[in-house]
Amino acid sequence: MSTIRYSRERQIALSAVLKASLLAQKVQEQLVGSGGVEKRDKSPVTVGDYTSQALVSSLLALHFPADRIIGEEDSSDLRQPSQSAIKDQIVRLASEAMSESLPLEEEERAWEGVKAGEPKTEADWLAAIDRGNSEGGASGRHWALDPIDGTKGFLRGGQYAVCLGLIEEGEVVLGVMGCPNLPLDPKNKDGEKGALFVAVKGEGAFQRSFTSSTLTPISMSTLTSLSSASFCESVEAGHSDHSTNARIAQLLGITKDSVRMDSQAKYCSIARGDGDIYLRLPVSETYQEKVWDHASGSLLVAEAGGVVSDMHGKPLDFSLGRTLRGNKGVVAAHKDWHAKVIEAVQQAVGEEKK
Ligand SMILES: Nc1ncnc2c1ncn2[C@@H]1O[C@H](COP(=O)(O)OS(=O)(=O)O)[C@@H](OP(=O)(O)O)[C@H]1O
Ligand SMILES: [Mg+2]
Ligand SMILES: [Mg+2]
Ligand SMILES: [Mg+2]
Repeated sequence: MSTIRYSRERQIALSAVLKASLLAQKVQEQLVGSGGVEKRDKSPVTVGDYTSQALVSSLLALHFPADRIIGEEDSSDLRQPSQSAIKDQIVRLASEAMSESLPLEEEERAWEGVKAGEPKTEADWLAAIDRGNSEGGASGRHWALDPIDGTKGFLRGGQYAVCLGLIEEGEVVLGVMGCPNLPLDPKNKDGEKGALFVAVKGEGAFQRSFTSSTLTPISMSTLTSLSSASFCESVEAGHSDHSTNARIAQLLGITKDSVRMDSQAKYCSIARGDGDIYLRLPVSETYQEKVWDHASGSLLVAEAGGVVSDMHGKPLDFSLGRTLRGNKGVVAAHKDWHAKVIEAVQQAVGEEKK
């Protein structure tokens, strides 16, 4: 019998993402319609993002103390005197999440050690958030953590995802994502919501619900022609270029409307065949994509039969630090069609330069 590589990491990552997803679900009910807090880069952050990062980081520190974490958030803004109400909320929410049990015994057991030495004070929780300060790089093990990806979607009641990937020697080897608002069955949009996605390099891609450990294999759609494909793109026009996407669709003969969806749920959707192509073409010359926005999602798609590259067809390089500074944009599609999509991307971008 073959054993699954990274089985312990996979189990702990699933427990961590599940607890953070349930927390985020609860917080979203209270926050929808509010604006969150603006970070220095003008993007929003909420108590949900901070609390999720504190929880996941605490579990990783317990089980893999030697591993580093590249987390999106840090506590510097929270340490301002004006943020004391938010700090109190984070401590309350994190403590509540610790006292709530997960549906599955095995997953709950992973948290027992954290509970025993539970971070109690505000300082403990802020320190947990700040363990996400790794600079990443080509050597050793780094967990890429996006505690809530698609914060704008989270705030408008749309899609968002808790994303955790393990990068070993610069390569993503494990990816887990929790999408609390994604229907478990894409054909039944009003059915059960909440899907967990998991992939280990070389072992395939899987989906499960929040309440059962049964894993269902998923794979990308096998298209008979690109003209029947559908695109997934960001909701935010500031994060990916919608107009170039429209030209690429035209070049490929695609007539279906693109599906706009927040967060790495786009990777999850195409990995299970609910959409075919993910395009994220840069809007700004200087923006560098962040490793936590792509680590888990890109492995999931690769393991589901896809190829993920930048807009020039170059593989995403996770070994360069906290950003994908060696790449521009992201293009993901089934391995049989990816090269054709890149050709169209290059043509569309070339036309714009003329
Ligand atoms: N200018 C620019 N270009 C590209 N990407 C950017 C940019 N600014 C922000 N971000 C990152 O986008 C992440 C959200 O992903 P999406 O664009 O897929 O979702 S959404 O439509 O914005 O909801 C979002 O992740 P979260 O901050 O975790 O929500 C950001 O890391
Ligand atoms: Mg953010
Ligand atoms: Mg993100
Ligand atoms: Mg985020």
